Amino acid sequence: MPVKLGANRYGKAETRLVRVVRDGPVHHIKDISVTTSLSGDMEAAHLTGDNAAVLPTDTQKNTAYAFARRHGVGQIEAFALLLARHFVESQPSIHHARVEIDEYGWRRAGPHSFVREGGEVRTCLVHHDRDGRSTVVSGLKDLVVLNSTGSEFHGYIVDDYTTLQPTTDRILATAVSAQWRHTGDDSAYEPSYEQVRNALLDAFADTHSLSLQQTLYAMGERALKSAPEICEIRLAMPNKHHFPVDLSPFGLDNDNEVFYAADRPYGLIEGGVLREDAPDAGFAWE
Ligand SMILES: O=c1[nH]c(=O)c2[nH]c(=O)[nH]c2[nH]1
Repeated sequence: MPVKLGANRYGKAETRLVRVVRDGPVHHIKDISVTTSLSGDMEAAHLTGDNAAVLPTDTQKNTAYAFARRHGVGQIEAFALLLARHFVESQPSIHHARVEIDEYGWRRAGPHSFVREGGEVRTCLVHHDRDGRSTVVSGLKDLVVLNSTGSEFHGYIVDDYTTLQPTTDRILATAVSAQWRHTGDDSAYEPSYEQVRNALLDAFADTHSLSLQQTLYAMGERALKSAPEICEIRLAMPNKHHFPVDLSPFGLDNDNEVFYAADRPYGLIEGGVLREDAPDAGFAWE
């Protein structure tokens, strides 16, 4: 039975890198995790073990460290583009580079002291190919938010297995994962990130929710309206259920004041919002 090599890529996952910038006694830090994936002329490597076309994953890791020293680490999207273009443009056997970076935030606590931000992780996903095409997706994950009212859920299908009671006042809580696609590859990524993050939070806070699906769409729509440089956003939001505890055995009422914060299972609501005229995404999300 004849077989052939299918889609493949290889690289170094989660290279942890901290870059310190020394501005006299005042230091600045950038804390990132870099994942590189390369693809190209890899038939021989898989079929015969000939590694002539393989840029080792160890070298990919070293390049991230060397580039951090040589170029600094500014906006993660720009650093990812720098790496992706380097791999494709310096190695004829590499036709495509995918670079993913997560950035962990630190808050200043002194000239050279920092406290790790407990909040969200900033992310990016960049592709570059040998035809010179680049795509940039920015994002965030683990942005945990909660509305203690302003959320209803009713009017859903009721079948033989439905036990859920309709509610006109519940807690709505989620950990937002969002990724948004830039139309071009030269956005002002830092202000763009702030703009989109604020839009997501504002829409979460001021949308009177009839479902997490409706809130998701409102957040995506607000993000697109706030940031003209992006054309598509994808959101994944777990419904972190909060169930009112039955306190009647103790002779107590519970008017939406005491909740059991369930861990799992959780609803998982996922969806995208895009401009009607968004250009084709190509390999941007791969
Ligand atoms: O906002 C919600 N959407 C659902 O689809 C759903 N399903 C469910 O049980 N609770 C909820 N809440």
